[in-house]
Amino acid sequence: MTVAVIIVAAGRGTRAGAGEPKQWRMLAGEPVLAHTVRAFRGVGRILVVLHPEDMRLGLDLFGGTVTLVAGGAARDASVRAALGCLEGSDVTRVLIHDGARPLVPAGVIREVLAALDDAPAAAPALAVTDALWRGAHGLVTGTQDRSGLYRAQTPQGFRLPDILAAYRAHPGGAADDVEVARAAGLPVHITEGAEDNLKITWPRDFARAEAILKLRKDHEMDIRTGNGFDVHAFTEGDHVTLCGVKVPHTRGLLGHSDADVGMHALTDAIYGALAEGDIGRHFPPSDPQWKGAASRIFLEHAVRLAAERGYRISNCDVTLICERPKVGPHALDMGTALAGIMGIETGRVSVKATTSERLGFTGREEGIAAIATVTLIGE
Ligand SMILES: Nc1ccn([C@@H]2O[C@H](COP(=O)(O)OP(=O)(O)OP(=O)(O)O)[C@@H](O)[C@H]2O)c(=O)n1
Ligand SMILES: C[C@](O)(CO)[C@H](O)COP(=O)(O)O
Repeated sequence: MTVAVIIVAAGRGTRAGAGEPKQWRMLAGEPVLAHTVRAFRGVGRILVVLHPEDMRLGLDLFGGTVTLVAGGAARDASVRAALGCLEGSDVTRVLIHDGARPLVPAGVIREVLAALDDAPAAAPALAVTDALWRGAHGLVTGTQDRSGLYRAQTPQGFRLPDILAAYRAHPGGAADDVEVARAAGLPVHITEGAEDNLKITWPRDFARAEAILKLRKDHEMDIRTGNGFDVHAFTEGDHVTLCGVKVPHTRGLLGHSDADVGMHALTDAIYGALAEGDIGRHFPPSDPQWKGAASRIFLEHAVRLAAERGYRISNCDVTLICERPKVGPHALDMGTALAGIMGIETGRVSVKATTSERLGFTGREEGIAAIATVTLIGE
């Protein structure tokens, strides 16, 4: 299946107000048409139909990434010009879309294409939900049954030979491609349209489109994951500090700071998610000022760095690996301590432990290892 996308943008946008035609006006920092074309990248070969006077603008904006076609005096003439370029090609399906509908959601495009597996023509639409009136001179003159009425959208999709034949047989003057297809007797399947898929027609539509784009940006999630791993050897002592909690033990942990292996793994996980190296990069062991330091200083720094970059910690999971001391009885206190330092709810912090079945250095009780995973969310 080879798909072609025809984007018609040769109109003058007279209803959208004075100034340059609407498809060249800026929307969230880019011409309207740039948004429209982007929505179809990866769908198929793209043909953009432009007013003959706008060909230079098209070349500057798209270079050779799309085929530019000179349009006609009405929408249907512009579509005809592009269809003419596809005659004899290997294209099997064609989507015809208004350049003035820059916010078409991917799902709308997908549904139209999928419907063409079983139908010769398909197009998105929204059922009319408001009551309909007839009116004149500011007065309601009658009502109109809304049942079975739809608001037509684009892209309108067809099998290429069918729509070529339909346009050849049509006298001209159709409002859209569905009208041409129906005149040729093609059944047109209705797919679900979207309110976001508005056609910029009037000056107020720019503000609507900007608001939709802003909402989409607000909902874009930047999610980052990081992991950390640390090991500290046992030494002489009567306690270990794990995830901020002092746990009595027959040995201590050897380290430049307080050797809180769990908190170090967690701190490294945060640095990792930020692509900011590890604790050693921010607190070099060669620097005497960190000798015996409480590891919360490191964790606080990593959390602050995340906040400065616009991230909050969604959750973290720390696993301590040792035979002894037994972590279970302290795990809740450890979670509470970490949550307090990070300023998040305890339900977002997990601390658990495992043995290594007496295997390896942790099994021989030479030291404690810890791994941690963290998820950061951009705000
Ligand atoms: N001769 C034309 C007329 C329209 N179109 C395109 O068809 C789409 C839908 O048309 P419409 O919204 O009516 O655009 P305009 O004709 O530009 O607007 P107006 O009627 O307000 O002048 C637009 O992307 C428009 O650029 C086209 O390619 N060639
Ligand atoms: C094709 C179309 O977008 C379907 O809604 C519409 O018919 C073209 O725009 P116009 O405002 O009717 O000129």
